[in-house]
Amino acid sequence: MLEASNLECVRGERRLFAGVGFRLEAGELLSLGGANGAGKTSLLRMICGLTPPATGEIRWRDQPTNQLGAEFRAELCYLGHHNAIKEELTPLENLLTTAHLAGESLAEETALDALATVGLAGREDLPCRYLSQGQKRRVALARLVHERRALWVLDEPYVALDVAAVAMVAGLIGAHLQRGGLAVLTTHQAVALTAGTVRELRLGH
Ligand SMILES: Nc1ncnc2c1ncn2[C@@H]1O[C@H](COP(=O)(O)OP(=O)(O)OP(=O)(O)O)[C@@H](O)[C@H]1O
Repeated sequence: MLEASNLECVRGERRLFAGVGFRLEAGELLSLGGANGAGKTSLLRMICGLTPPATGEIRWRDQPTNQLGAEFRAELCYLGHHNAIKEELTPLENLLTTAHLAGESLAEETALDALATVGLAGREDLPCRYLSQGQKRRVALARLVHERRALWVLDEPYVALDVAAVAMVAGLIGAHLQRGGLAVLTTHQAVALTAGTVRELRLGH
């Protein structure tokens, strides 16, 4: 369903990787590893169509993603390394605003349920600047609770999370895979899922 072949990534003067390929089916997770600077975030950006590969091709449902454009983006959920939340807004306002900007309707009740699931019950109405780093990461991750797009691309989703929150996010990813979704993530730690198949790809040496 998601297939990459012979990908080459050049940033500035440097070639970060070449000859990278993988194939991912429904219910599978690709866990990207590698040293700092190996090109993991760059590869995620390539998958999302934000950075074109120097050579190679990425295909979604057997079609090149650069030809699919909006059709592909409609099936994609990208969660970047930065939380992309507004500090002056509350967790609830952040969720509602993000959904609104994406052209999606999100009921307040659904947003509150997502915040409770990620352990932020009681913090829904506090401006995000008063939250800890882990709590801010949880706000960003709350959108995964009700996310039903087929392909999740997650840049270091576990960063700043405590043990319980890592297990909670792994549970959300596992449920997504069980529904037939696909996921690609970068991480510096082992991924233990309750469901789905984990494939590993390590960039660099
Ligand atoms: N626009 C750019 N121009 C030049 N170099 C860049 C650009 N973007 C990224 N790089 C460089 O590419 C390399 C890989 O960056 P990338 O963020 O993909 O690595 P990473 O494997 O995700 O690292 P980390 O584990 O530290 O998050 C880094 O050395 C970075 O400085």
